[in-house]
Amino acid sequence: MIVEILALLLTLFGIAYGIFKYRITFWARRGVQSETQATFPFGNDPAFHPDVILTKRNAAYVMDDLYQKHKDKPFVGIYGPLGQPTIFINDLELIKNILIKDFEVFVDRIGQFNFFGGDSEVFTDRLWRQQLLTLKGELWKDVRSVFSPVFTSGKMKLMMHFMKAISLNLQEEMRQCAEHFNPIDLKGVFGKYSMDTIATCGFGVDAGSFGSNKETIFVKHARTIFDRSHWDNLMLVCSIIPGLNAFCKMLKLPFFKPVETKFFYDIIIQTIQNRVKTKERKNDLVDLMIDAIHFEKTLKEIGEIEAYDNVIQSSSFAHKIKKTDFDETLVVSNALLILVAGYDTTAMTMTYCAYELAKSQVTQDKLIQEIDEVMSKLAEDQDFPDYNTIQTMPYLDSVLHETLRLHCPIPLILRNTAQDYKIPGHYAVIPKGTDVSMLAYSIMRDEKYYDNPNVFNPDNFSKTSKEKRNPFAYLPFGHGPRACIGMRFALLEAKVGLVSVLNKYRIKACKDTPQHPMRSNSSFLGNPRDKLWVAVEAR
Ligand code: HEM
Repeated sequence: MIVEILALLLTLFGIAYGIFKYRITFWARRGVQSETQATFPFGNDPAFHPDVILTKRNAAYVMDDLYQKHKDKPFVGIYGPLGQPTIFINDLELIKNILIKDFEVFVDRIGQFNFFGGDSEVFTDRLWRQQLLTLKGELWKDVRSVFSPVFTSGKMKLMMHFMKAISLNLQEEMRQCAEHFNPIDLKGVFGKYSMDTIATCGFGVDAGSFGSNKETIFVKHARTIFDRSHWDNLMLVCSIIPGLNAFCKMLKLPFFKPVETKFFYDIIIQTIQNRVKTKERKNDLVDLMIDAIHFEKTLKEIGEIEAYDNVIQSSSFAHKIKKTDFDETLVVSNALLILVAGYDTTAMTMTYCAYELAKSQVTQDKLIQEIDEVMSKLAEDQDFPDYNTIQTMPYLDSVLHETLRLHCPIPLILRNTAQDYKIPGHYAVIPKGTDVSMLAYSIMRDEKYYDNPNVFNPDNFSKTSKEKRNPFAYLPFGHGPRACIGMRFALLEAKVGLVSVLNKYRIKACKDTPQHPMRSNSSFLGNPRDKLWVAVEAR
């Protein structure tokens, strides 16, 4: 019997291996140059490289190895787990076509494989499937057009007074460090600022990050939602391997961060309930999103929302929500996304920006000079530049964009083909349903587009430099109709925070400031691996 089982297993393995070997000829059969070294069953997609799965290296570095090998080709075929074909696009004109000109073919960001919880029916996974990052086709278009007005510059003006108020806490933290000659951990302090800003602007919630040395539970959950533990990686692999996927679904195992998701779900739903009950209006993102979808119609079912909450993990819930109008789920899911998408990305941008300023006093002097000029021209009743003034500080803008170029939080831009796509000027066709990746991290460090690409140089974003360069060589927020919806919010938040700090303090390198910060091994994003310590001095 054992011999028969072994023979069966060996035969199955042989068949799977044979299919894999055949699948990884997919691109060659279509006349597309490809990366041929592929490990069974993982393929050669850097996102599934053993070093990434085992959290030994940040995904951006593994992707960059592949980019360096193939950067002279306009595009290169690669293979995901089980030989799933994917294509990397290096040519900037082709990137422009994909993100803008031929957008209708590339509306979707992901195909079958959903890195937020796969196709599990567990409530927290279902919640993640309703948000902009992973929504598809017409539903994505509807949701995006409903929520876009929430992020116009007019609405951002409304947000600025929240940001200013929170930046006073940031200043206070800097003051204490300066007074006691304590070095400061940049991600720690800007993480607090970013968390309180997004929690207040987003949901009128005080995350309480400042004023305590202990991390609040709110901050802890927001921080860990994008950290990938070995367990998370195991679940990621399970979500895409058919047999394992079915087994996990049978056990109702959640695929993506159930504890954190439930925590934020509770907060958001309570905020909404509270707004309805008290009729309070704060003009924050929740109010604007509620306005956007005319939420009133589902609010009368608020009693039902409370009931959902109590049965959140039970199977009856999954059945119940199907019968319900999806409106409130859309708001909660997207509010949840805004909270997590807005927190870490902006915090790490400010962190790296302050780090680079600490290392380059010349750059900091120039920025301080611009800030001083603006402050000296304020009207008598003003203590801070207004929205329009902040938007017209060219050097501040360049410093931030250079930070995003060198330390881009999200290393790649993803799309998936809705139909076969013939590559313009080439006979190759990218078949329907193929993942298409653009390696933002590597493109923005390519010497073809930036001189001395590994050196921090805000002049890369002077008017003349920008005019000379192809705009698609700059991709921290993506481009086109599916680019980052929160870009204006993130840039404004970072500008307000930096002006507030540098108006009073100077940041300097200290003995613990690392020379070459590395991206974290356990995050898919660009979080620094080690703490970035700097010294703070009153000006
Ligand atoms: C420095 C900070 C940030 C960076 C670098 C960043 C970067 C990105 C990138 C690269 C994308 C994918 C774009 C594409 O596929 O073309 C994206 C999408 C998105 N971002 Fe951001 N982001 C930041 C801050 C924010 C903030 C503050 C919010 C919300 C307030 C936000 C909300 C979103 C949403 C909802 C999407 C999905 C858009 C869609 O698919 O329609 N992001 N972001």
